[in-house]
Amino acid sequence: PAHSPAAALQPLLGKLFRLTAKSHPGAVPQAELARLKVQQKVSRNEDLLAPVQAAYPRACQVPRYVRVNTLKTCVDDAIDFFKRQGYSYLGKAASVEELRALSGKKFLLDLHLPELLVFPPETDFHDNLLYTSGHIILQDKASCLPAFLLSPAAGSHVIDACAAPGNKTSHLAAILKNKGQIFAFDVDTKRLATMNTMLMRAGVTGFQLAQQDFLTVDPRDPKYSKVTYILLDPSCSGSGMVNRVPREEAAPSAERLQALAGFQRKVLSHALSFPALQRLVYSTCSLHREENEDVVQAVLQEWGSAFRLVNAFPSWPCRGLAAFSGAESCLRASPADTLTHGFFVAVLERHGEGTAAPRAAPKKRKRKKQRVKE
Ligand SMILES: C[S@@+](CC[C@H](N)C(=O)[O-])C[C@H]1O[C@@H](n2cnc3c(N)ncnc32)[C@H](O)[C@@H]1O
Repeated sequence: PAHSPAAALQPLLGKLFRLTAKSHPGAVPQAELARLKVQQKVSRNEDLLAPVQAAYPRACQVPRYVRVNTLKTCVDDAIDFFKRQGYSYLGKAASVEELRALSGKKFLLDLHLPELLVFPPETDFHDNLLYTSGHIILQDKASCLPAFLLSPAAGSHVIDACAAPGNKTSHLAAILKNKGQIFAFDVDTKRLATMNTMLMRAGVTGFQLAQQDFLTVDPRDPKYSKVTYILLDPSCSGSGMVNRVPREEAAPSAERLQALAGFQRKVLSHALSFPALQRLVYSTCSLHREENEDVVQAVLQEWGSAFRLVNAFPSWPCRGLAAFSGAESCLRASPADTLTHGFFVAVLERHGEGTAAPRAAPKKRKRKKQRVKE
């Protein structure tokens, strides 16, 4: 929710993660620390953590999740590799509590996602051979949900509308077994360059990467006539990212949230206009209802009965906020409840046959154009 203590504390949380990260001692300069302490009215560094711990008791302990890239290896081989590196494999976890209790050189198979290994927080694999060779992807568990829930059949045509740096694209390719076609779009040149390298390293083939505003992609272009799946992970406030480098001092302003939500509604509605679309996943790493349930509700209303929400992953413990009837079909994730970053996922499916057009949206007063930055 927009004004929850967790949302308000997010920027501070980000700073504190940098502050406490073992791998980056001194990441927050002394002057910055002093300024933070004055701002929060505390005298000791450790006091800065108190409000964060109250809001997110175990936020500092999100495990290191490792997605096995099945384009290059399999789960059993990855487990054997880590065992040879001195890690003890404890089998498949039975509960989130088991993940929380992980320590030392021990690891588990995740209880929800089949190709996800779980290591203690802050285990660093950036120099590990499996990572540098693209056999594993370092990806938070919540961020693995969108491709997993979209679950495109091998051979399908899929759009990844806001794709860079490409973690979800490579996950989609693994699910497709590199069979089919992925059309991936992003507007950011630098992120696209990183994505290209990452996809090559991960052994992804059968994708077309375009630097293009997805809103300008023509749904009627015959090129996209077989697109039955879309993954839409648009720019958002990022308020669910517990260790992101903070770029704003406070929680996003109401104006920024409104601008983001406006973009998200527009891009979701555009995605639904692809004529062969059957299933779409909408996701954000935001905690704000305005960017999540409210966006889904507004766009579903706009499209009348053409699309419906699917009750995604019924065994997932954390559901959408009760913003509208049926919102519990959406998924939420958080450090406290699911031991992941904060995240939101909704799965939409075409309801019945035909290619309905959206209902005319009510006319709004013209506002000054605002650029929405990532
Ligand atoms: C949350 S990030 C996507 C992360 C990505 N799905 C992944 O898993 O690696 C959102 C992305 O949307 C891109 N973006 C923003 N506006 C866009 C637009 N109009 N069309 C296409 N991409 C856009 C941003 O550049 C950013 O890379």
